[in-house]
Amino acid sequence: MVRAIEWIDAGTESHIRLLDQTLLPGSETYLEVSTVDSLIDAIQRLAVRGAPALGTSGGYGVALALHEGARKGWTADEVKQNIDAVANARPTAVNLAWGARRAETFVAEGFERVLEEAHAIGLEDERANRELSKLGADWLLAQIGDRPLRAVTHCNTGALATTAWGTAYGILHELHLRGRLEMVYVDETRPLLQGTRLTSWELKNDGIPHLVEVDGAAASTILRGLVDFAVIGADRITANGDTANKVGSVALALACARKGIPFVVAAPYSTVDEATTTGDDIEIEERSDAEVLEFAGVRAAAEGVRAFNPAFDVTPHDLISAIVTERGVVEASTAPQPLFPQAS
Ligand SMILES: CSC[C@@H](O)[C@@H](O)C(=O)COP(=O)(O)O
Repeated sequence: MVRAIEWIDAGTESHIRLLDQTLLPGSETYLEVSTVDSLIDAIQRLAVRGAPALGTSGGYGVALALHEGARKGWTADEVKQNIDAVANARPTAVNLAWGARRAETFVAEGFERVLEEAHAIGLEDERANRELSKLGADWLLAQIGDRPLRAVTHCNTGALATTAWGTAYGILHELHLRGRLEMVYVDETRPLLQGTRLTSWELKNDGIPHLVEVDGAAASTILRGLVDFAVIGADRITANGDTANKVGSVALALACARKGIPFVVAAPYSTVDEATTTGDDIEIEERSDAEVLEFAGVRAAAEGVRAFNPAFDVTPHDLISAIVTERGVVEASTAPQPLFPQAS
């Protein structure tokens, strides 16, 4: 299985190795990241992306800040500023700041302890993804019946987007291994094509039958009865179950509600933000005009035209049939509010 993010132990040369996802599927190129600035650049360019992978990046980012700080003689304040910069590199996926703040707790105990915590974040993520994939597959088969299923998914939620295995993708993979998955419709995922470039690459490598469709086809695919369910990942799930994910996700939810088929959100519990009450309070990242107005680096829109480029949307909890985490399946539309009460 592909590893999107790894810590390379090499003494004074220790660093983070990232698979550069901007170059997939054409080239499997690894970035050797040894400074906080280059990690932030990789996060903002989406060389590393996907909420759980960002969580692990946050953890390793703190280790990197200590490592670079020791080399360059940073003060404690400078180390702290660099940790904050990693935590804030992208705003919507809660995992990034969560991972950074979790590892930061151990700064006073030194680099080795921070690195140990960052490794733990990654290991827990893989375990969570494997567990939630089984739970999600069980739930879907119980709901829909024990027959080959057809699915639609949006963006990329596989090993590339996580430390390993995947979330929504993990459920699809699990159904495939059980011989219960007939076809996956993969939304291309404008504007950066995570579906076309990344999800279809992973599905192809895993031998899972799929078709890539333009994002605008998804609602009609659902209404025409071509799929039995939709499954997506999440960047942030608030206390009431509202879910931020890649822009375009809410269209799938609306179509599934109209058609009466399950719309499932899958994420490790690290994506649940108990401190945020509803989706209205989620900061939605807005990205550059060029991503929308250019096609393969060539301007497609007339000069002077501006874009609106939110990277995420929020699906209200009442449109979500189930939220699957490693802790279990919550049927979001019927469960009491808040779904995920703040830990006391
Ligand atoms: C398991 S990944 C879940 C989400 O992070 C994923 O669906 C998504 O929206 C990723 O957006 P991206 O902008 O590629 O980081």
